Amino acid sequence: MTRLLEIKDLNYWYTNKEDALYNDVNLTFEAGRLYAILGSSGSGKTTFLSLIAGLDVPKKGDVVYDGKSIRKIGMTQYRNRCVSIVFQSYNLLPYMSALENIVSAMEITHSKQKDRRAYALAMLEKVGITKELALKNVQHLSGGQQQRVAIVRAMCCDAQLVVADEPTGNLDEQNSREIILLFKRLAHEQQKCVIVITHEKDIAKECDTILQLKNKTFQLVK
Ligand SMILES: Nc1ncnc2c1ncn2[C@@H]1O[C@H](COP(=O)(O)OP(=O)(O)OP(=O)(O)O)[C@@H](O)[C@H]1O
Repeated sequence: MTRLLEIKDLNYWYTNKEDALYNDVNLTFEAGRLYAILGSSGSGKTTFLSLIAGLDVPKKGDVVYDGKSIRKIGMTQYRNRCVSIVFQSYNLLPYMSALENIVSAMEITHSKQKDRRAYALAMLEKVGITKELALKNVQHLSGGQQQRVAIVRAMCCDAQLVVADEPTGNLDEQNSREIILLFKRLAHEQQKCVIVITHEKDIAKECDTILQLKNKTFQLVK
């Protein structure tokens, strides 16, 4: 397995808070694996995600991607080329179709796919979004369908790291299960490193590795 992301001596605290959120955290995430991060509310899961996604910088320590500090890669370059984020609220552009949402993300991130439209349509079809649905304004799709579109957007971009913050938080049980299985395929079939933040134990069980954020550190549960 390829070591893709390394967290080295990570420390983080909000300047208006007395307590640090994490103390000297060291973790390794590999390509081709699906990870769950569990933790109680306020334990710092979303903050951790923003640090590994390059949306914020550690107070001490480093985030290393493919052997290189993300500060050295350049935060903008890292966010554009190396990482895709899937949000609980999907974050699709509301005035566009599913297809346009995906193709424009592929353009912004300089996807290597030659025929981006055909590739996006084929990937959408794989997750049950027909061409007819793909051409509709995304606001006309159900929550489960919108989350599939958001995941296909991550699949179609070349970034090898995919991070998701409570991606099933707005979905029913059946849709949640289908979405986590999609993430599994993304990790196993496309060799991506997928890190999912969730508070749902049933969702976490589907993952290859479970890390629990507790007492300012990450414990290996599975
Ligand atoms: N911008 C901020 N400024 C100051 N404190 C913050 C900020 N964002 C979050 N916090 C605090 O940091 C702690 C961790 O927040 P975070 O959102 O990372 O936790 P979480 O585990 O994702 O919680 P939840 O499961 O409820 O979303 C909380 O105590 C929160 O109030």
